[in-house]
Amino acid sequence: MNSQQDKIYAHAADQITDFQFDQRVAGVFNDMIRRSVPGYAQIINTLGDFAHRFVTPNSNVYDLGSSLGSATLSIRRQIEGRDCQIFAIDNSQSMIDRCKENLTAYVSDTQVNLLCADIRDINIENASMVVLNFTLQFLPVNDRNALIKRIYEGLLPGGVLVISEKLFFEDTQIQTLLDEQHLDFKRANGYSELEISQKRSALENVMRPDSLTIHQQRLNDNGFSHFSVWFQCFNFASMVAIK
Ligand SMILES: Nc1ncnc2c1ncn2[C@@H]1O[C@H](C[S@+](CC[C@H]([NH3+])C(=O)[O-])CC(=O)[O-])[C@@H](O)[C@H]1O
Ligand SMILES: O=C(O)C(=O)Cc1ccccc1
Repeated sequence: MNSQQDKIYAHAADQITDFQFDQRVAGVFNDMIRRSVPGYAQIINTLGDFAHRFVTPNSNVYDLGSSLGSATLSIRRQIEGRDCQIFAIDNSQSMIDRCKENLTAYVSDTQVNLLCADIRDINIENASMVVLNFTLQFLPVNDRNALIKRIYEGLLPGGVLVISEKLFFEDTQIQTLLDEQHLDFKRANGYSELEISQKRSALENVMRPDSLTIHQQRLNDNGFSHFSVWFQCFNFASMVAIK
């Protein structure tokens, strides 16, 4: 998947505006997410493995906040011949446009319905797998429970929900430690102090990480029978919940 190098925050801006998934971000997103999220490539690969294990014939798969389609592509490769449909949904038209190009670059017999829509508005039904790969953290805090509830209702028994997120830690010493480790990861990937601090300001109002306790409680409250963190690197984790 092609991507320009992310230099969005490389020059000092007079004013930092809220982070948006616009055309500029879509153009560098592959580079941005790989250099910013520890474990991203492994999570994408494992989503394919989970799909192979959980996706049942004639069911639906939902990739909510699909961006450039990395999760959808990984899943699609693993479910050929099962007569499934994937619904890849994002409310950024720039992401959708680029995602379409990425999806058509490979041949597949699995139908992908790529929709520019708000994930709070879509119908979820007959699902054997739902993915929220670093998307829930961008939803207003008060809208998160209703989405998890609709996902639970749309999942088939035994269906899986995978949620990957940046986590917040109540323990301030741990929060500081893991946040610093994440910043070191970004530095090691070539981001300058200016890039790191300007992006941090841009994300402040739009990305609100929950604690692991909140995630687990919300999944439990909505009926999920099984829950575990299956991956964690610093303050980034991926969780699995089974209906
Ligand atoms: N309410 C919403 N409705 C629809 N889309 C939304 C909404 N809010 C945000 N988005 C979309 O969710 C995506 C979040 S990125 C996901 C990475 C991808 N999953 C990946 O596996 O590469 C994560 C990140 O950048 O850290 C963006 O494309 C938004 O436009
Ligand atoms: O870059 C960061 O600091 C992050 O927390 C992750 C991220 C990755 C891509 C877009 C927005 C946030």
